[in-house]
Amino acid sequence: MKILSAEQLSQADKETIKKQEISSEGLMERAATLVFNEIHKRLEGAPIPIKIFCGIGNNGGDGLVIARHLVQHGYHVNVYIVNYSDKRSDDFLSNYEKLKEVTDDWPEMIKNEANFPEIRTGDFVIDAIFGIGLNRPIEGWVAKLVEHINNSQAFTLAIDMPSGLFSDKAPGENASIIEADFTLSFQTPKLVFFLPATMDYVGNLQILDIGLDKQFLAKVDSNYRLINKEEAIQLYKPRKTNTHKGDYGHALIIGGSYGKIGSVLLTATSALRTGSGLCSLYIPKCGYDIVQTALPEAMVLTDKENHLLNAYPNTFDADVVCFGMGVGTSNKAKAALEDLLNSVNSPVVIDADGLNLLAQNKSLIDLLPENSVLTPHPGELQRLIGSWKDDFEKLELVRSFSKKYKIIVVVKGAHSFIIQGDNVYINNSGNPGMATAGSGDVLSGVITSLIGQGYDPVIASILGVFLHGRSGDIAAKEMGFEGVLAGEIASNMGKAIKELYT
Ligand SMILES: NC(=O)C1=CN([C@@H]2O[C@H](COP(=O)(O)OP(=O)(O)OC[C@H]3O[C@@H](n4cnc5c(N)ncnc54)[C@H](O)[C@@H]3O)[C@@H](O)[C@H]2O)[C@H](O)CC1
Ligand SMILES: [K+]
Repeated sequence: MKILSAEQLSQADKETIKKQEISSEGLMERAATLVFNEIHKRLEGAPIPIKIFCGIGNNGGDGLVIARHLVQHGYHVNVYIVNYSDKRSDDFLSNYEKLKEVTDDWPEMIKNEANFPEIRTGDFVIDAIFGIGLNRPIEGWVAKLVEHINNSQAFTLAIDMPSGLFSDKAPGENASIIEADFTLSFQTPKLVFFLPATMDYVGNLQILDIGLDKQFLAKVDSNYRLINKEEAIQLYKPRKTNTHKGDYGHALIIGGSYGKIGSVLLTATSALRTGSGLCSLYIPKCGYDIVQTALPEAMVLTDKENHLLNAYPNTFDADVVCFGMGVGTSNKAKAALEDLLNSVNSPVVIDADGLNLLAQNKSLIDLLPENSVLTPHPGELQRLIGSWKDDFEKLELVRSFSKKYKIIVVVKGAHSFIIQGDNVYINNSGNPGMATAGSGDVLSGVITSLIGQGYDPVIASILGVFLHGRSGDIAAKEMGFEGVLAGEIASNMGKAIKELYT
């Protein structure tokens, strides 16, 4: 699904009004009615006190439409106009009049702190103060109102966006932002919903298709895409019936050191579970028995060193190589990575200590074959590209890093970002149970396996991250978030793949 900017959404709005011969007020009625339907479906007429805070722009207009429908369905509604300026939008004004027609309880004006209503824990708050039109941080008494709502602990539903968030830029330090429990957003998700510093304000997210012009949405250009099952299934290549293991690639996993053989084992298990035809490991001698016993399906080559890797078996003919998990950052490990990068011509996957070695020896980055995949978590990323002031600067830094070295960067997080040049793919599968030791090793195995099976590295990264998340979701369903082990993310991979097409 494309992620659009506020400007693109306003454009879509205008195109729709023109093409569908609908008024802007009609579009607001359509959008806000969908919100009402969602609320009504869940509350089923319950006599909960509903407090709707409406700004004076079109987000506030949405709030007034929702209020009218709720009143007409017998809900207990109080409407508050957050009167932050005199410039009321036309659609706000007409819906203000329409609301007055259905109730004698006129909206209350909030013009300063003295007008704040009491909000109780059991209240249902609707935030319709600002939407995509926010163009500067919320200040003064309106900021205090946001704090008042946040302090109330009442369930809060944000319309289109939690007020205080900009759709396409960072909110800045100490910004006042509604901490929503649920956000119902119109037509497309907004980029800030997925960034680490702002995602928590959104709560649960649901996108409502408000019927904006399909043609416009299809042709509008966006560098940002959200990856759900609908996108992932299109990337998947089903297996043929008439086939053999040679069709699915030979993956070579290089890593491990004394005490960290488990990491490479997880990566290899995950590669095999993702469908690699063959999988070999190159590890220090101390891991030989462990791997052969735990994973008889894999082949094992050992370094001449006992506890650390010191070389790369450059006569080895693999379809894809993955390097780094558990390898450490010793000079010996550096020599092994250097050896590898001087020998390979096709894309490699580098993770964990492999990334730390690249960060410590920046000249090695130049040796990465085009379209290689790096899978850093935020700490590893910072070591590679330096620090950033906010998530948007981070995205810019990763983009230029990716362009400079012609590589793909998978920035791991609650929503992992797959970045290739200007294109950013945002993963929408997975759960907090996946924040566990070895989870990253499993991800490297999935991506490596898919590259070995002939997927283009960027596709392998997008699909791999999605499948990794789904597999984690399947594991968490059975084990609970706390109980998930990384090995279970690997072992459920077959189910995650099957689920794509069933
Ligand atoms: N395009 C769609 O998909 C539809 C959107 N709808 C809703 O409309 C809002 C956007 O409405 P808009 O009037 O453009 O902006 P806001 O209501 O978010 O803001 C109003 C107004 O406030 C001024 N302003 C901005 N920042 C501040 C500030 N910090 N302090 C004071 N005043 C500020 C500025 O002039 C804004 O224009 C969208 O989110 C949807 O909820 C439609 O209903 C359906 C179609
Ligand atoms: K809002």
